[in-house]
Amino acid sequence: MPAPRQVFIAVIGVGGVGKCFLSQLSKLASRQSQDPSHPTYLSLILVSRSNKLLFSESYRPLSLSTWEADLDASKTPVLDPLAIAEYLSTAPEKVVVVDNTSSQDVAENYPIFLKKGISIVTPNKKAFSGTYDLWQDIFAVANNGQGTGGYVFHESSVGAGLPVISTLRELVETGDEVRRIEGVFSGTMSFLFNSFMPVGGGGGKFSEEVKKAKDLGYTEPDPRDDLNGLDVARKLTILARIAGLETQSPTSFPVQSLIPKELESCKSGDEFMQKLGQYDGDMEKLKKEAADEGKVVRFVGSIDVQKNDVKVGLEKFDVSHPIAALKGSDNIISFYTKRYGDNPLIIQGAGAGGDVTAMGVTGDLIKVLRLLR
Ligand SMILES: NC(=O)C1=CN([C@@H]2O[C@H](COP(=O)(O)OP(=O)(O)OC[C@H]3O[C@@H](n4cnc5c(N)ncnc54)[C@H](OP(=O)(O)O)[C@@H]3O)[C@@H](O)[C@H]2O)C=CC1
Ligand SMILES: N[C@@H](CC=O)C(=O)O
Ligand code: NA
Repeated sequence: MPAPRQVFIAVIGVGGVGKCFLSQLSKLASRQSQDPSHPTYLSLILVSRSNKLLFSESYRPLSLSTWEADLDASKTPVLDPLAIAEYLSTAPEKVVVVDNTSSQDVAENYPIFLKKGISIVTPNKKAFSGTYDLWQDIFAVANNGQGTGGYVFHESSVGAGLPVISTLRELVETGDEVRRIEGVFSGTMSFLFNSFMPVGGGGGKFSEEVKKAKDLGYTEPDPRDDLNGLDVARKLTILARIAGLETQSPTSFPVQSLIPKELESCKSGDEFMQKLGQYDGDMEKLKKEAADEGKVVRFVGSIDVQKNDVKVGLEKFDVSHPIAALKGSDNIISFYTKRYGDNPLIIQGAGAGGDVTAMGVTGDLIKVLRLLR
């Protein structure tokens, strides 16, 4: 039996998702180490947050049980993504970077990591929904694209751990014709409207529900990125590109923002959160208008692949509609394709939260490990 192959793991970003990922990684590494026939074993060699970094100069594994205290205690100056790529490129075995940030800067350096043979798994949407040039650069070098570099997987960038990206890729790669994709693509928006405007009436104040969504770990680091519709627009940009459209950016199609005009100039997310309650009346008005028609309002998105038409915003739904009946942070995504005809392939379940998002990331890591064997 050949000796198991060591694979080095570098984790950038240890917030809500990053912490859950490290806990899943620890269990995965322990399961692999107890199985002598397993072809790989995992060694953590770098972990970082925005203002802290810990790495192993000698590539000896860092502890997967004390990483948090070790990172807190670290006096090592933070490195920019280029310097991290430089350090990782000299590692004696294959490396997988796990980007659990929402950083544009880290995302824009993916082609450099990939060119150096370093693989990437990530829930970060920024690279795949940034410029179309960046999208092309990434898949021109990636080994699971047209190149010979590292592998890149980003299942959790749409629908958290739900198998949305892998399903769409399989529909496309097996030759189905994807005609329309539609649904609820935001865990935060789903939670907000399900709890602020539930079927049957009642519900809390909109601003208080936003605070709850943030505390539950559903929102982006700055909740304005959810409320301005851009997080959903990023997800639709990613899906549209996989479906074959050359969608240029998340702002190249109509996106409805829920940020009150007067709060567009807020300097920080904290200032925004403090003032949002002053505008609860606007949302109550929206709720009443829909209720008077026997409907509820939900935040949805759609891609008409045939017409190259993408849009994001509020729509009213009959209370009997499956979108009206969603619970918690659930996403629902319907793929209308030639094969599936009038009855779409539907994926539904939690679309935000640390553990379910980390599951998609850990699942992607397992896919990379199989390819690296
Ligand atoms: N939360 C969810 O339900 C979902 C999240 N995602 C995506 O997952 C990613 C992480 O989300 P989440 O964990 O909720 O966000 P958090 O804000 O909780 O965590 C982000 C982490 O990234 C770190 N960070 C930010 N910039 C840098 C940088 N340049 N270098 C190193 N570290 C950095 C932060 O550092 P510090 O600790 O110092 O602030 C923090 O540890 C995002 O891209 C998000 O869109 C995707 C699907 C669902
Ligand atoms: N903020 C996002 C997190 C997942 O992508 C959401 O609420 O859906
Ligand atoms: Na997903």
